[in-house]
Amino acid sequence: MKDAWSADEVRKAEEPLIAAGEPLMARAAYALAQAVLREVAARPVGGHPTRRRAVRPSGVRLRGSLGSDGLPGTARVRPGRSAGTRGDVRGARALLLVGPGNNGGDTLFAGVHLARRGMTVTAVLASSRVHDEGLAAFEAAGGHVVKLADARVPSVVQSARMSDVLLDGLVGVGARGALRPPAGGLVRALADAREAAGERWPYTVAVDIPSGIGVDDGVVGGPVLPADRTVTFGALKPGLLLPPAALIAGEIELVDVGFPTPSGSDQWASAAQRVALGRHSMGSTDIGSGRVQRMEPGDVAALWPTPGARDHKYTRGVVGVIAGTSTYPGAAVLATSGAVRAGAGMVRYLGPEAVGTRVLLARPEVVVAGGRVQAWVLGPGVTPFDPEEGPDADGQARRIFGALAAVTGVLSEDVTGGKMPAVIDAGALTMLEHRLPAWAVLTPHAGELAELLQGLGHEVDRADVEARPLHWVRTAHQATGATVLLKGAITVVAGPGAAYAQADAPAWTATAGAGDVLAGILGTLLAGRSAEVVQDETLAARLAAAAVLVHGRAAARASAGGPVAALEIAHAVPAVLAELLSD
Ligand SMILES: NC(=O)C1=CN([C@@H]2O[C@H](COP(=O)(O)OP(=O)(O)OC[C@H]3O[C@@H](n4cnc5c(N)ncnc54)[C@H](OP(=O)(O)O)[C@@H]3O)[C@@H](O)[C@H]2O)[C@@H](O)CC1
Ligand SMILES: [K+]
Repeated sequence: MKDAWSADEVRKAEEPLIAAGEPLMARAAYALAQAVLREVAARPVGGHPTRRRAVRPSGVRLRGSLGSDGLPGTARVRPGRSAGTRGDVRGARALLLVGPGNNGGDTLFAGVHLARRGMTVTAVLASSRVHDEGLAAFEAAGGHVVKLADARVPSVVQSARMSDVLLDGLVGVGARGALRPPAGGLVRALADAREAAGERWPYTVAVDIPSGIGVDDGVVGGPVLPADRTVTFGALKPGLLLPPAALIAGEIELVDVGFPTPSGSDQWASAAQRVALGRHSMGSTDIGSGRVQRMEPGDVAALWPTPGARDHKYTRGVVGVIAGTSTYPGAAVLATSGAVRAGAGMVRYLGPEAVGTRVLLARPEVVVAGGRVQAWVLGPGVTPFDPEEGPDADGQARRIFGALAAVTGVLSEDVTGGKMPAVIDAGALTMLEHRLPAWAVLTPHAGELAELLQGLGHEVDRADVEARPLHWVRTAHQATGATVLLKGAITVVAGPGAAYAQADAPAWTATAGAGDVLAGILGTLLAGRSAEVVQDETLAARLAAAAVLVHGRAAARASAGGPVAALEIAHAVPAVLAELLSD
């Protein structure tokens, strides 16, 4: 499990270490410099070869020469080392963007290491305040210093273009809100230039976080320079796992600076503590706190209901699927296929006869008849419910309302056979009338979540959900009581306790029907651990994150770098599970 620490948690962890004289900044700066040196050394003449050849003038470059404004790269220069030399960083150029706090301090001390290795290093000080010791050491090592106040932004941008590596050390965990001027203006100009330059842009390293992202929520509320790599210190930060910030943080490198080992959910707190923390975080004034985690492949085996010798189909879990209509029969095939391929003891299908026939043609294992189930999958391919029109001709809305009554406990246990976990997807999301338990998992995409929240009185549209996914997922969890899984390039899950941000699937997975398969996979997980899911209110979110991971890896396997069809994701699930469960 990857475990992200909020800015406050990082501060609490570092306080005693700093008081004990631990050289945290020196460790951070050294590791940062090593990451930069590794990258520069791996490239001929530094930087991306295509970028270097295309951008650099072929004429004369005097090593370390500066333009009239004190910035390198704005004057005509010539290569400072022979082209094609790998491993040698001398003469390569680093431009450091340096903010007023310790994040800037890390960056300056890293610049010291780079300068000592023979790189030409220039620091652009974005604020009148600066880490004094860092600056003194940097200057003593031969680093060049330019104040943003004295330089024109276009000159800095030009200098950045001509550099091999760019370090973004403007703000770290001390950041509050979007970047303010003048740093904000500089970053906006650099981000624009980077977009225009495409591949021909220096390798960009974010120091601790890309400056300007929401450390704790991953919000990108203003200018942010996308990074190729983020070197982060002590612990991952939620903003490095969560969209949209995680999509522009590049590769994440976690540096151990001596914090107590960041640990997974099962170690860092007992289930009871997690629930308590979850309740706290769902309080009326603060829905922004609480852990953010990422499930990893090694976590799946402990969660998956792997059968033993004494198991039979009923003990392994029966999934009931109410999906598809005569207009959209494919969703029924996909959801049942997802459930079967994920290893359900049995899959029942309830729906119009014609759709049931198609399900049987695709998956003869499915039982097209009612009976007892251990978890429901409700709504894939079912049209939204319109109260004025009433239940649809296919009868799916009527069936879903009945199943939802079992999930929410509106009907007595005698009638329904007990409390029942469920996946509530697509059309079923428009049929919620009662507060739900955490063992009901809503699986909307951003547009569906916005509509659900509008129905609950929130002014929010799809773009808002995409801009602040963690906030809105937690809001929906709080408002409905259900565990909420927001599908996207990075899928966010929130229930009582921790939230999960899963980035397992290739971009090809954004294809019709992929969500129906996910619903089926999750249905199998919930059915396999049905009794536990209704006992432990944190379990549904963990199972949901595991289902997303398996689905994403199945999509990657089916895709093999190319397009992927939804049914092929389902077909790839057994091989993915065989791999994950044998580890
Ligand atoms: N944890 C660890 O293990 C280690 C942590 N270390 C490092 O320390 C970093 C944290 O340092 P930090 O606390 O000094 O804060 P930092 O992020 O530099 O920024 C604060 C400054 O930025 C300013 N500022 C704030 N918001 C702004 C905005 N929107 N736009 C513009 N400016 C803004 C703010 O100004 P103010 O708002 O106060 O006027 C203040 O001056 C951490 O990220 C890591 O890199 C390592 O050294 C050692 C190991
Ligand atoms: K930064």
